[in-house]
Order: sequence, then C-alpha cells, then structure tokens
Amino acid sequence: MDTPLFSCGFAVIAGQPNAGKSTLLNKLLDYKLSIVTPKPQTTRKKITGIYHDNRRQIIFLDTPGIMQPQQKLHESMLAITRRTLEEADVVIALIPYTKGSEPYDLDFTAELFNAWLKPAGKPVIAVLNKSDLANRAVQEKAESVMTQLYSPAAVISVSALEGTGLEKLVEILTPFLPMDEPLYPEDMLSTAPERFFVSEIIREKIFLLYGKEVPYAAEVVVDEFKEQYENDPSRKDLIRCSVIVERDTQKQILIGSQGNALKKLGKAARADIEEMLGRPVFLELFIKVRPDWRKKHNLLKSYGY
Ligand SMILES: Nc1nc2c(ncn2[C@@H]2O[C@H](COP(=O)(O)OP(=O)(O)OP(=O)(O)O)[C@@H](O)[C@H]2O)c(=O)[nH]1
Repeated sequence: MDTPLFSCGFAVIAGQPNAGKSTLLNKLLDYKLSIVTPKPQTTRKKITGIYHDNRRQIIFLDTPGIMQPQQKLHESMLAITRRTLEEADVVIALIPYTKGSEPYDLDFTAELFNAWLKPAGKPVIAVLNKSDLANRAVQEKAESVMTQLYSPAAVISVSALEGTGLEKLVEILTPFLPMDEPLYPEDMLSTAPERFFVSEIIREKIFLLYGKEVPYAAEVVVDEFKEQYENDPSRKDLIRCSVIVERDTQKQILIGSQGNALKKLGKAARADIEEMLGRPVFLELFIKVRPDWRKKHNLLKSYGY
C-alpha cells in the first residue's frame, strides 16, 4: 500500500493594516493566537501559527501590515515583513472588500503586488477577505479583475470573520507546499513562547481600553514569569510586566484616576491570560516612561524589533 502523501510548508499572510490577517489566522487555527482589534497596526511582530490535519501542516506567518513608514518602529516592522516573505512557499495576499465606491483599495493592491509580491517572486494566492461586505456579483467582478491585472496563482473570496471559504483556501494552498513530513508536533499551535502571548494579550487590552495615541505608544515587556502553580496549587503563577510609554501624560492616562483604569486593564488581561494558560495567575503591571522609545534604535532592539 502507498504511504499517504503529506505536505508541509510556510504560508505568509501579507496585506494592509486591518485587512483581517489576525482574524484569518485565529479562525484557521480555531484559536485566538493573534490579537484582533478594530484599530489598524496592532500586529507588530511576525507570528507563527501552525495548522495541522491528516494531509498537511501549514505554518502560517502573520506579518505587520504594509504602510508608509512614519517612524523607526514602522521601518523595523516593514523589514520584518520583507524577511518573512523570503521564508514563504506560498503567499496569501489578503485584500479586504470595502463598503466604499471601490470594491477594494485599488491603489494599495497595486502597490502590494508590484512593490512587494512580484519582487519576492513567490506564488501568490489573492484572498479577498470580508466577503460578507460584498454581494456575489461584486465578488465575481473583483476576482476577475484581480486575475487580469496580477495573474495570481489563484483568487478566492473568504470571510475570516464568518469562517466562509476557509476550507477551500486550505485546499488551494496545499499544492504549493513541499511534500514533506510535518516540521512540528500535531498539537503545537505556535512556536512563540507563552510569555510572548502574555505580552500580546496585555497589548490587545490596551488597544481596546484606551483611545488616541496611548496604545501606539505602549509596549509590553514581561520582566518575570514565575511558574509555581504546578508544583504548589496554593500559589498562583506570578507574572510581572512593564508597560512602556513615551510620556508622563500617557502614564497618567494608563493609570487613571485612583488607579482605576490600570485596575481595569489588569483585570481584563488577567482573565484572558488565565484562559490561555489554563491556570490562575497573579499579574502585576508597572508603567514606565521611556521618552521616544519608538525612535531609539537600542530600545527598539531590546524590545525585540
Ligand atoms: N466584516 C468583516 N470584518 C472582518 C473580517 N475579518 C476581519 N474583520 C475585522 O477587521 C478588523 C481588523 O482585523 P484584524 O484581524 O485585527 O486585522 P489585521 O490585518 O491583523 O490588522 P493589523 O494587526 O493592523 O495588521 C477587526 O475589527 C476584524 O473584526 C471579515 O471577514 N468580515
């Protein structure tokens, strides 16, 4: 009897901020791996998520959204996107439908294909996301225009939010993956460590709870992660984190009157961290001011950019 064929490879998700990359990844893996917020540019670093079934293992690499760099942090984020594209066996160009006069952002799509995807030279699947916002006639037209203009290897409309079209997308990606043994164990969802997800959860809550520039000026560093619950269930795991901001005024906003805003942040983050880890934690947040950290090479490096 023939051994069953198995494919394994890397699919990079690239697109504009807010295209729905994180939502797609979470839905495909049926797990909230990547933070999702209504604000653009929440994904700052590459995230690896691993999809596994009996025929294939697809290692998805999420990338920071492509935009015009306005500061050093953005330049580092774009460099991450460029390097990630080099690792791809296949690229998902994720383009969201919009409700405006154009079915999707025509200018950005031209830039995505011409400036980013063609030079990378990898097979590209054009994935039109948010299909719940466009009727079938609009979708068919958009798919055919996309094929004429950019000749991707395939075009498909999906709704990451509602989960439609995703099984078909997995089938479309498969022939582009090398025939190979799985690289990772089948129950492994990501290669990133737990402490990375802890800092991402806190960042997500900052994006959801605070307005204006505060979330963009904030970075979260896990200073200490003491696992003690497993050996002694009377003691919760202890997680100490610094929330870095650029100015004193931002620190005051994060803390809020009588510390109420910070308490709310801690409570919301702790609930999600406990759900992710499946055990109780004691979470301590310290707010620190590092003036202009987003412009300083050394600080960016120490935060992993
Ligand atoms: N209607 C609709 N909304 C969606 C869909 N997919 C994502 N969204 C919404 O679009 C917004 C952005 O989604 P994200 O998944 O955070 O987008 P992203 O591309 O990861 O964004 P960045 O982290 O900024 O690069 C969120 O409010 C999502 O709920 C979809 O299929 N349909």
